Amino acid sequence: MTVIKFGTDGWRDLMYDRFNLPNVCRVVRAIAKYTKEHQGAERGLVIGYDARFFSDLFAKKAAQIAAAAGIKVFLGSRDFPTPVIAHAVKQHGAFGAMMFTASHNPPEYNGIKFIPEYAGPASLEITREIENCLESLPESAAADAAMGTGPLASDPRIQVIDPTSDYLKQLGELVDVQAIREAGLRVVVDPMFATGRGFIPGLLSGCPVEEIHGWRDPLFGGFMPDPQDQFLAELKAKVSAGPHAIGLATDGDADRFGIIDCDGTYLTPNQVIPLLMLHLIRSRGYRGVAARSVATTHMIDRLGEVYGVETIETPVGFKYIGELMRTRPVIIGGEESGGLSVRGHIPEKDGILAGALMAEMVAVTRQPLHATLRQLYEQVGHFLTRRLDLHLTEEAKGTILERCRTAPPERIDALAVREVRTRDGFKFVLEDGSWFLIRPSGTEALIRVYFEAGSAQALDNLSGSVGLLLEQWGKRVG
Ligand SMILES: O=P(O)(O)OC[C@H]1O[C@H](O)[C@H](O)[C@@H](O)[C@@H]1O
Repeated sequence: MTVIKFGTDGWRDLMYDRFNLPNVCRVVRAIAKYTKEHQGAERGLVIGYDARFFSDLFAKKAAQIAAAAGIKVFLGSRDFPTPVIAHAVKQHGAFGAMMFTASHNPPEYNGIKFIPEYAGPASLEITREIENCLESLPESAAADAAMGTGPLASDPRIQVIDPTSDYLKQLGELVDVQAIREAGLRVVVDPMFATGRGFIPGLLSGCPVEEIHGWRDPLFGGFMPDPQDQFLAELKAKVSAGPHAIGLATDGDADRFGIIDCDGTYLTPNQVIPLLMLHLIRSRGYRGVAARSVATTHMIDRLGEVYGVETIETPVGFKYIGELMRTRPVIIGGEESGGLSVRGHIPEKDGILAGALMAEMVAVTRQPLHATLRQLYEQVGHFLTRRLDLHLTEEAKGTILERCRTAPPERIDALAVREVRTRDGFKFVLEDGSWFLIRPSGTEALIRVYFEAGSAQALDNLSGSVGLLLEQWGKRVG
């Protein structure tokens, strides 16, 4: 029997290999078992899916299995973004949601995220319980797989839902759409051929918004639906050919954002999150807590010091930030991988909200993003970041992590290591405040190395020296 393990955010696998109908049926049955064990059958499960190949068919099969197990089902009427499905959990008072998506992964992947009643990523405890349910299941997957997908509408336990308007209403309460309209902001949106299509134009109706790649293509135009610099060439070209004020991209399930300045420059999430934090502090007068992952810029901490906002560092994974959002007065929580949420919203990252708030910031400040960024740097100093993703063998990964554990560096060039943090990977903070982090990814078969320093030169020196160190450890930085 295939061993299925949940990673940083749910289970993800190759569709032609492990993500097949029998395995999907087993995971669905495990979630159904977990739901019933926690008396969640009456409250029911929302079932959502992204725009990938077969996501809809897997979701319909899941609806059928859950309904047959006596669980009420709210099934999405089309593919919907993860934050929309998460919000629907709250809206319907459901026990949770099953979301079929492999997020920003390439087209050949698919996955399942379980979203509990609090409308954010499942905690480690919940994930473990579901994995335990999975292990204790009998070998009945074949029978499920043979069940067919049948006519769903006739099953009284399955209600087909379109959560769009409720979700857009919620965003309308968080974003000053009127300010964007009044500024006449020209926006280009790139949902990357995926399930985010139509959402930002829907929210910003009445504004001159142009959408590119706004149709479903499960091959994502031949790329990954990942709103990083290298995958946004057309959006950047379109925005800079303008005149446009901003470009907004979302990933495969629209929980991550990509932001393009009016001149076509890509802003990293490490720039976007502090910018939005500043905007929320200034425009809403928010004070409280900022939450960031261990891999995310310390510019957040510095900005927090200026405005009396406490910063809390979490392991990588929005589930940790979501947990803080449920227990502490978090005004913004974000990750360098491109996820954020803000006070008043669900504890789940939301690329649609992030983009709309950035547009609001441009509208309110009446200046391009690079001008606000310059002001931010003047206020808190420069923070430059870089990330390397190292595709290494399991053995090489093990060696690097072992060296971090047993023979950690005491200095990098002239700078002493002031602190080593080991909650997620190995984070080395140097005496001048610069840092680097070495950790295995929980979603991809690679090691990530993150760097931050106060100038371009310092960043080059740091990444060069750490690269040499990794080579000395017998590995090449690829
Ligand atoms: O660095 P990784 O373990 O691959 O995780 C990177 C990202 O993966 C998923 O998208 C999670 O939802 C994020 O919270 C996390 O930041």
